[in-house]
Amino acid sequence: MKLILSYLKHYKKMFALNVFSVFGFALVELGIPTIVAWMIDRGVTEKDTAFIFEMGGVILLVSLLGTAGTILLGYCCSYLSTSITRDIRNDMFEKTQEFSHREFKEFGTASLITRTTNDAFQIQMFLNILFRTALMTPVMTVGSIVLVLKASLSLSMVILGTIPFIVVGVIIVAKRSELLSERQQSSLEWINRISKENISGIRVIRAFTNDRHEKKRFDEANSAYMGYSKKLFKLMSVTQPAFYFLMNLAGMLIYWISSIMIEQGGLNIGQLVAFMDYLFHVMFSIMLFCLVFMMYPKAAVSARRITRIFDAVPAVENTSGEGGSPIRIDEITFDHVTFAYPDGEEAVLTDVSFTVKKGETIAFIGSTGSGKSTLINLVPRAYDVSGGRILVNGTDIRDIDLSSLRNSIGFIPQKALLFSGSIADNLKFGKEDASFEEMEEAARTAQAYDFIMEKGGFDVQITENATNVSGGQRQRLSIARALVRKPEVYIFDDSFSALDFKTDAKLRKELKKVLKDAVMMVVAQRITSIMDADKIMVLNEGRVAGAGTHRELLESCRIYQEIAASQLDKEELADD
Ligand SMILES: Nc1ncnc2c1ncn2[C@@H]1O[C@H](COP(=O)(O)OP(=O)(O)OP(=O)(O)O)[C@@H](O)[C@H]1O
Repeated sequence: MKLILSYLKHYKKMFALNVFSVFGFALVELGIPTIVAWMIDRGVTEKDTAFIFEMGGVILLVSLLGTAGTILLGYCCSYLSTSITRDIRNDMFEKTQEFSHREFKEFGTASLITRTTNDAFQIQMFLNILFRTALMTPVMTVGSIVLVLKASLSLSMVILGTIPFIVVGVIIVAKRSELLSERQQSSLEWINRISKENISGIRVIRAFTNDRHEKKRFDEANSAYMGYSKKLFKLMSVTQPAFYFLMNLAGMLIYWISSIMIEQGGLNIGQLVAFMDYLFHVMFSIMLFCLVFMMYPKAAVSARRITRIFDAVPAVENTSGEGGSPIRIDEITFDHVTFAYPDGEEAVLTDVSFTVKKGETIAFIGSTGSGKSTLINLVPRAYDVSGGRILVNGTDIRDIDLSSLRNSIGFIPQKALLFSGSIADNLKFGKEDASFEEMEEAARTAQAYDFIMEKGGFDVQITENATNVSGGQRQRLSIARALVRKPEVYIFDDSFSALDFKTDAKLRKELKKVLKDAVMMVVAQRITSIMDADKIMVLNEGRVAGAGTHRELLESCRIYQEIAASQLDKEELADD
């Protein structure tokens, strides 16, 4: 409710219109039975045809007003529920943009998608019913009860007697449905997770002929979802007939009591007709209210799941909050940096120190799992250091505006990710207003120009999952994307691994020319990709095992010698 109220305040006028239409609707609905009672008691009983016609006209007018009110009510409800849900979805999306890797890992991709889509949809459904009935129900119930009491006190007792049964029933149903809804949402998340893994990993699954196992896994999740949904439907399908049964029972009792009263002259037919109409309204209003009440637990579960996203405090905080325009970077220093992942016990990096200046290239090499990717991810603050400091021009990066810092960095990840859209759209991702010449220059440096032309130019569309470009082409496009931006710092995370040796060498030669005024940080597995670097850091189990140029390390660092011996032939080693 808190979540809904916080959004509702942006739609005060529409909400006021909603309230107005509810009152109009109630007035009409409750007014007609009273007019019908007059018509019967005076018009029919006293055979006053003129009065009947007169009242018929009033009923027509009131009905027209009622229809207009109902249409207006429908419009307000739809507007409010869809607008609020849109705002919630937008805010959720915006909030997830602030998330660091830690929060993404904590929530999981499937869960974030389920929360943005399904949970938001549950809220929308609830809001639609809420705005339609939550206001109407109290108005109608109170109005009907007053009129019922006025019509006949003894008959009213029958209605009032059924209300406690309804209330107890609703509470039981609501409690049970909350638990089931929570489980239903979690199993939907499970389905989404498996679907996502299967769609993105279909090649691996087929290569390992694991289709049957995956089908079984999906079936388990799907059956669990079906199980909880079935229980929820069952609960709802028992509730409605039980409610109608109560209503019919009350109706039967009223007819019985009223027949005695009419016989004794304590009630006339018109009053009975009006009374039955009011009874219908009381019961109908309570039923609608029950519907809101029964939908509430499901929506409350979704609202809680959404609120958890809003309440998450990103592990990487933007303390400065200024601007966002790139900053000049002359020097990056790692000052005794230690880092452990939030869910990891041991440090992945320990006491790492180095400085790299503008125009220099620093490379990182080491066995898999030695911490290379972790180290370079600390520069754009994917995570914050656990100990020590990372300095940019002498300032701790935690004191620099996060978007300014990130806007100054061109990050080329290990797994080149392209977005659906044209090649130009992808290249402009880092610089919206990049000119054609800038894109062309970047593509040429990244050795991507020729294949872009072969494919039909910059307007060629990248398909979903970039299946129409090879792994090496994808890497070159992601390098070109970073180059278009002309950032102050380039970070290459093993970004040359899918390139053949010739293209790798050509690309590095071109990069050297273009990047002479930038800081370049390169992670590589191949020694040939980094042997020209100004400084090479050898990492071993998160510690610096050696630092220096290729030549220096060949002489002084045992681990580097071993890597070199496994990759370079004797001649190449001798040349060095
Ligand atoms: N998101 C993460 N959460 C927890 N631990 C992680 C995470 N990412 C990496 N690690 C762990 O940190 C260690 C270093 O991983 P990292 O990817 O930095 O190594 P790397 O040297 O880049 O390896 P590779 O050459 O195989 O890419 C590994 O033990 C890895 O399991």
